[in-house]
Amino acid sequence: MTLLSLQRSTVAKTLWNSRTRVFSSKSTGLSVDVEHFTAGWNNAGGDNAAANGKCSVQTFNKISPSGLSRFPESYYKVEAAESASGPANVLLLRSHKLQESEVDVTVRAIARCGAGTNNIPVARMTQLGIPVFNTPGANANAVKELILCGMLLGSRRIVDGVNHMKSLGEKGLARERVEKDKAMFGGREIHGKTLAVVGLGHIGSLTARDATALGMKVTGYDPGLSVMSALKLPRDMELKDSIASAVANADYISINIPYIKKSPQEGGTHGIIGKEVISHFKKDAVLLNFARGELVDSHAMKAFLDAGDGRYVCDFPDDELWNHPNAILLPHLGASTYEAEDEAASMAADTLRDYIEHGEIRNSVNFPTTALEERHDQVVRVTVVNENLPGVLAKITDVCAKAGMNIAQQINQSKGDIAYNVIDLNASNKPMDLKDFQRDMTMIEGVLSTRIIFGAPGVGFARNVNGQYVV
Ligand SMILES: NC(=O)C1=CN([C@@H]2O[C@H](COP(=O)(O)OP(=O)(O)OC[C@H]3O[C@@H](n4cnc5c(N)ncnc54)[C@H](O)[C@@H]3O)[C@@H](O)[C@H]2O)C=CC1
Ligand SMILES: O=C(O)C(=O)COP(=O)(O)O
Repeated sequence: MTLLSLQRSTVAKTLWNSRTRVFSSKSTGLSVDVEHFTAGWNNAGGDNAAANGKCSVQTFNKISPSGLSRFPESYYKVEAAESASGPANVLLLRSHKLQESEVDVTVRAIARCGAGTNNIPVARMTQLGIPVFNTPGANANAVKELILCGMLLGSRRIVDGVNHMKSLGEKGLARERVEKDKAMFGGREIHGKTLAVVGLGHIGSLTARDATALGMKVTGYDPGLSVMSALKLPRDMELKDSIASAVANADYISINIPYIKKSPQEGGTHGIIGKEVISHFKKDAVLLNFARGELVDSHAMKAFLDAGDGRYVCDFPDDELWNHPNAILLPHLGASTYEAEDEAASMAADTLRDYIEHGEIRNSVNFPTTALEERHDQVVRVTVVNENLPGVLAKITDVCAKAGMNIAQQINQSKGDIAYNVIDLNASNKPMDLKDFQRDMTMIEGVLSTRIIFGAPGVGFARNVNGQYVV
């Protein structure tokens, strides 16, 4: 049973008991008449849909307070999902593995404070018409610094040395043995060595640039290199046409690509660093994996570490390699700096507010980027999320025409299976009756949800749940 069918009974109970209210904009004197259009939040989920008449932002993981403070208390209530007082309207998370059952029918948007969204069921959220946002680049510097640290850890037996000093200290032998034992922990320098960077996005491009500054030669591979990333790359770096050719002859290899849960043959990245790619590694290569554990085939990596003098440095768990003498596994620390946590949470909050308050979409992994003109006081903005099917747009426009609505501007964008429309309606000074209009718009076959953006952030939301009007 899906989440929505599970929740339908709860929603149905509260579906029709909301009273029509008229929201008046103090600034314009306009009045807009829409059922559930009220700061009372009697919409999509019923009386408990939002605590104290505020947009309910619920968090998983510990999110930086400086990001959370971007939600004004007058309109938003921010609380931890596990102890929340009612259903959520917006979800904010880091690495929490989000389950579909945690996404209430009231949820309008989800933001990941970070880069990777493989912990979110994005394809399902797209089917439900829920945009998923991330924060591109917000934590890239933090990860890059840990990668540079990882190169040094993989070069100098620093971790083994620290552990050795602890054990000598416990025995009171540190002073006596410190000079003699250092021969056990010798290493090499990174200056003059070659680094291969697989994935030259926000993290990879910074890593390539700074490795060059440390005197390294850099090669790389990225079939989807963006112009913005290309501009950050060092001039003398060599771009290759495959992972295998990038890693051959490299002393250090950093992987900085997203995890996609399919094999590389099926277009995914699961186990992409497997036996074949590893067969091109130099015997003493250091693999730096600060992307995702599942990108590396643990068995193949173990065989590589067993056979030569290579190293594996990673910030994800690995059941095969955690105790290997040539592996250094850290907690998932890449993005755990004060700066990155603040930046990612702030970016996520701003992105969410722009969506909730203005209908704007940027940094979404499943919805089309939709940049909009500022909505002025005399405009009522209607947004429509629909399946990207032929004919739906015509029906949307038709509903506007039938309602006699004067359209000031209309934008239609699509991305994969989803389309997003923003329609600005010119409001006259007489009250606008948008109640039937929103119902007609929402119940078009293929439409998933609609919002009327006017007044308190997030109100005026309606959903088409398998042919049932949910407000
Ligand atoms: N350890 C940690 O704490 C963190 C880990 N990450 C991981 O790092 C990944 C990369 O992050 P960003 O650089 O910010 O993302 P990004 O989206 O800016 O860059 C990813 C790059 O990888 C490229 N790419 C995709 N598939 C590829 C393939 N098969 N071969 C070569 N290149 C490929 C893309 O074209 C893109 O340029 C994230 O998806 C996430 O999984 C990100 C932040 C923190
Ligand atoms: O941004 C990412 O993809 C990360 O892996 C960082 O995760 P975190 O925010 O530390 O849970």
